Amino acid sequence: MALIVGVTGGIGSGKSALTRYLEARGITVVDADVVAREVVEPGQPALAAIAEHFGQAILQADGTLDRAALRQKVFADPAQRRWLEELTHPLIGAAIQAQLAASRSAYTVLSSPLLLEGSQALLTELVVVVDVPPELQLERTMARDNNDEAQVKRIMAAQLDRQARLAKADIVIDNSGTLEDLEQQAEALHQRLLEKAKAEA
Ligand SMILES: CC(C)(COP(=O)(O)OP(=O)(O)OC[C@H]1O[C@@H](n2cnc3c(N)ncnc32)[C@H](O)[C@@H]1O)[C@@H](O)C(=O)NCCC(=O)NCCS
Ligand SMILES: Nc1ncnc2c1ncn2[C@@H]1O[C@H](COP(=O)(O)OP(=O)(O)OP(=O)(O)O)[C@@H](O)[C@H]1O
Repeated sequence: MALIVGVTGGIGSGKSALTRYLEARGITVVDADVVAREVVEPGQPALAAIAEHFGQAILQADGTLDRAALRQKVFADPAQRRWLEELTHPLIGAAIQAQLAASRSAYTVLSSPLLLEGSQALLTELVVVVDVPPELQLERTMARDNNDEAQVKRIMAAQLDRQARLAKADIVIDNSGTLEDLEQQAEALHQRLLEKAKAEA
């Protein structure tokens, strides 16, 4: 079995910044957030189910999902979030497995904000946690997205807390420094994972 490495971290922790670096070195990255978008594209049964449940107003004029509107609804109401997760997570899980199986790179990364919350970590041999203090998570997410502080805090509250996530880490990447600091750690991680993949081949 080829080496599959999980990368996780809370919203805005820097998972994408890390995996972009690995991808640029030829590593296949399966990104759960990207897969989550694919399963609700127009024409997919999950989008029709969402429109039926939340009403047609959850769609934009072009028929695509109004993600900002759905974000508002599901992070304000845990029952609605669970409904959405019960619909989408099995579809996301199946698509992730297919994409992992198709990978031919030296090792393969599964990047997911919810790697440790459900069963996705079972697909991985090693868990890498990208860690930043919650204040920095909040600051970087607000600078990136069109989300107010309360909204980002609600999303953070729907995820594992920092200590619980760190307790499940095999490797921790500290992203509280600059992007250059992150790249140095990314290169060291890449070399370590190449060695491990070679040893297991
Ligand atoms: C609610 C939705 C439509 C909001 O879309 P939006 O474009 O605003 O955000 P995006 O999908 O890019 O997610 C941004 C971040 O929010 C966090 N997040 C998303 N879904 C969840 C969730 N169910 N629980 C906790 N955090 C979540 C993650 O940190 C993620 O990286 C979308 O997040 C969604 O469909 N979520 C349910 C599917 C899911 O659980 N995806 C997470 C990967 S499996
Ligand atoms: N070390 C850093 N210094 C400054 N900015 C950073 C650093 N690392 C990441 N960022 C920025 O912080 C924001 C969040 O990073 P990124 O998008 O990689 O996080 P993520 O974990 O993938 O988030 P999400 O769970 O929301 O998908 C981005 O705008 C990114 O450019």
